[in-house]
Amino acid sequence: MRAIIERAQAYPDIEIVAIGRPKLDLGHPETIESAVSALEPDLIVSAAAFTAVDQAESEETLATIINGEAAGVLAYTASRLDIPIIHLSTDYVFDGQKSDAYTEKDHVAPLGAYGRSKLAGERAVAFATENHTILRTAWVHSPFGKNFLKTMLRLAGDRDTINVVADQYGTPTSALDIADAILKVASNLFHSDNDAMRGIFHLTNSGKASWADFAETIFDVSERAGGPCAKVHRISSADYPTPAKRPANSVLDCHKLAITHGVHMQDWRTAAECVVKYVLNRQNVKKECGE
Ligand SMILES: NC(=O)C1=CN([C@@H]2O[C@H](COP(=O)(O)OP(=O)(O)OC[C@H]3O[C@@H](n4cnc5c(N)ncnc54)[C@H](OP(=O)(O)O)[C@@H]3O)[C@@H](O)[C@H]2O)C=CC1
Ligand SMILES: Cc1cn([C@H]2C[C@H](O)[C@@H](COP(=O)(O)OP(=O)(O)O[C@H]3O[C@@H](C)C(=O)[C@@H](O)[C@H]3O)O2)c(=O)[nH]c1=O
Repeated sequence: MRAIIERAQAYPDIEIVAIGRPKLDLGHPETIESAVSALEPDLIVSAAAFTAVDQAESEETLATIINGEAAGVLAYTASRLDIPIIHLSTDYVFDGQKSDAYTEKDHVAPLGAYGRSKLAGERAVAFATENHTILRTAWVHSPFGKNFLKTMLRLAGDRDTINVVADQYGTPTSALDIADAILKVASNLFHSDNDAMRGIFHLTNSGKASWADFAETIFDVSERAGGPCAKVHRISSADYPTPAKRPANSVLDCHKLAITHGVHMQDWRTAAECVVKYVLNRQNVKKECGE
């Protein structure tokens, strides 16, 4: 959300109204319709979620209310207001068994509670309104909030070596690039009734990495910029037990989004470099990661 607000500054004709806790608690879906309708939006971006992947294993009921039921009520609200909804989903709807990149047509089979709850959300959104665009993204990093990139920089502050799994593949994706894509898709939905612009789309930076590759890139950039760095000890998932199982491969094929919405995403390393520099330098985001 912070990234969308940051990027929307380039669109003076767009007014973003962010609504979340405490005004709107998705854990109480019955409060959503009136709270959102009162804002009289022209489009809804549904980005809030229960994102604690491991915690979701022990709190699946709450995760399913927030990521599943509440997503459906938001979409139902959009339908009642006769406006489009853009809903964010995840690569963790896949089981990771495919060797190539996943397309939107591939079979979904989440490995854990978070993925199941997000899949429930996708289905609830599609059931509530045809006027939806679901954007499945992955491995999000950002100058804002908590994420893997910032965790690595923090851990490097007091460790020489960090163990990082090297057998899970995906695509690190900048929240700033996601925000730009959302703004472009929103503009397309405003200006076209084309059914092809609705449905499910994959949205990540381009390329492929393991979490260990991602960590090494973060430290390469950080070291060159005079920031913290650590040696990455590449380990297997078996050596990093977590409550939730993650997919071994969740690289997403983003051609459909490029062809239909004209969204072309940059390479993940370039995107990660600008976010690391932004985090280290605390400079104006436009200077490091300008549009
Ligand atoms: N992070 C990632 O790697 C990925 C994320 N996604 C999806 O992208 C979207 C954005 O994720 P991201 O920005 O990383 O998530 P964050 O965890 O950074 O932020 C989640 C947001 O949801 C809000 N939220 C959580 N619970 C509630 C609730 N009960 N009521 C109202 N608001 C709530 C949080 O509010 P508060 O500040 O009050 O806690 C926070 O603003 C989500 O739909 C997520 O599933 C998809 C793929 C990868
Ligand atoms: C912190 C850390 C994690 N890891 C591993 C654990 C895990 O397999 C992988 C990523 O760990 P994290 O817990 O940071 O990331 P995780 O919560 O799995 O990230 C996911 O979040 C949700 C919201 C999504 O939708 C996904 O696309 C994905 O981004 O890295 C290490 O190997 N070493 C470490 O020091």
